[in-house]
Amino acid sequence: MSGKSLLLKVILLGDGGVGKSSLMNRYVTNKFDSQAFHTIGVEFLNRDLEVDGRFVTLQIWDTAGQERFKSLRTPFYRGADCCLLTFSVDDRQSFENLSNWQKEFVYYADVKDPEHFPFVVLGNKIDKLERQVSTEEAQAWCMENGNYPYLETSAKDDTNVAVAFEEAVRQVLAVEEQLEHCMLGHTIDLHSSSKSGSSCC
Ligand SMILES: Nc1nc2c(ncn2[C@@H]2O[C@H](COP(=O)(O)OP(=O)(O)OP(=O)(O)O)[C@@H](O)[C@H]2O)c(=O)[nH]1
Ligand SMILES: [Mg+2]
Repeated sequence: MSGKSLLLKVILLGDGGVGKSSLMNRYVTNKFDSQAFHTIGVEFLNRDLEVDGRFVTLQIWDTAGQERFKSLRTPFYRGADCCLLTFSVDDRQSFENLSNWQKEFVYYADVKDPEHFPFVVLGNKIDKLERQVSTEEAQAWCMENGNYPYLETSAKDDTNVAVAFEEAVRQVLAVEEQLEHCMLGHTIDLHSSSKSGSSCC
C-alpha cells in the first residue's frame, strides 16, 4: 500500500454483551463466535483500510463493558480519535445507557471539545427478531445528543460492519478537515470580490 498511512485509534464502548468484541473480530478476522467470552480489560487489533483515497491504519480498541471492569478499561480511553457507542437493539437497557457511556468516555479521555468529538452510534444484533429499540428511536437519540451518525449492524451476519468502521474514519477525517480549515483563520470566498476574514468556527 503506497502513501503514508494515518494511524487512528477507535474505541468501542457499550454494555457487556452488546457485541463489541464480535464487531471487532468480524471486521478484522471475519470470524464470529456465538459463544464469545466477556472481555476482561481491553484488547486491540489493527486493520489497514483506504477511505476516500486516504490510507489508514485503524487501531481498534475493544473494551470490557461489564461494570466490574471499569477501572481496567478507563485508562485506555485517552488518545482515542473516535468512539463507537454501541448498544444492542434487543437490549433496551444498553440503549438507555448510551449517555452514561458517552459521559464516561468524555471524562476519562479528557475530551477538550466534546461538542466536536467524533462519536458514532451502533445498534448491533439487527439479525435478531425481538427488537426492543426501533431505528427511529435510536436515530432520534443520535440527533438530539450531537447529530451522531447511526448505523445498524450485525456481527453475526456481517451487516454494515465494515461500513461502521469506515464511518468512524470518515468522521475523524471530517473533524480534521474542519480544524485545518479553521486554522487557516480566513475563508476566502472565491465567488465574490470581498474577502471574508472571519474564522469559520
Ligand atoms: N445474534 C447476534 N448475536 C451477537 C451479535 N454480536 C454479538 N453477538 C453475541 O452476543 C454475545 C456477546 O457478544 P460479545 O461480542 O462478547 O459482546 P461484548 O460487547 O464484547 O461484551 P463484553 O466483552 O462483556 O463487553 C456473544 O454470544 C455473541 O455471539 C450479533 O450481531 N447478532
Ligand atoms: Mg467483549
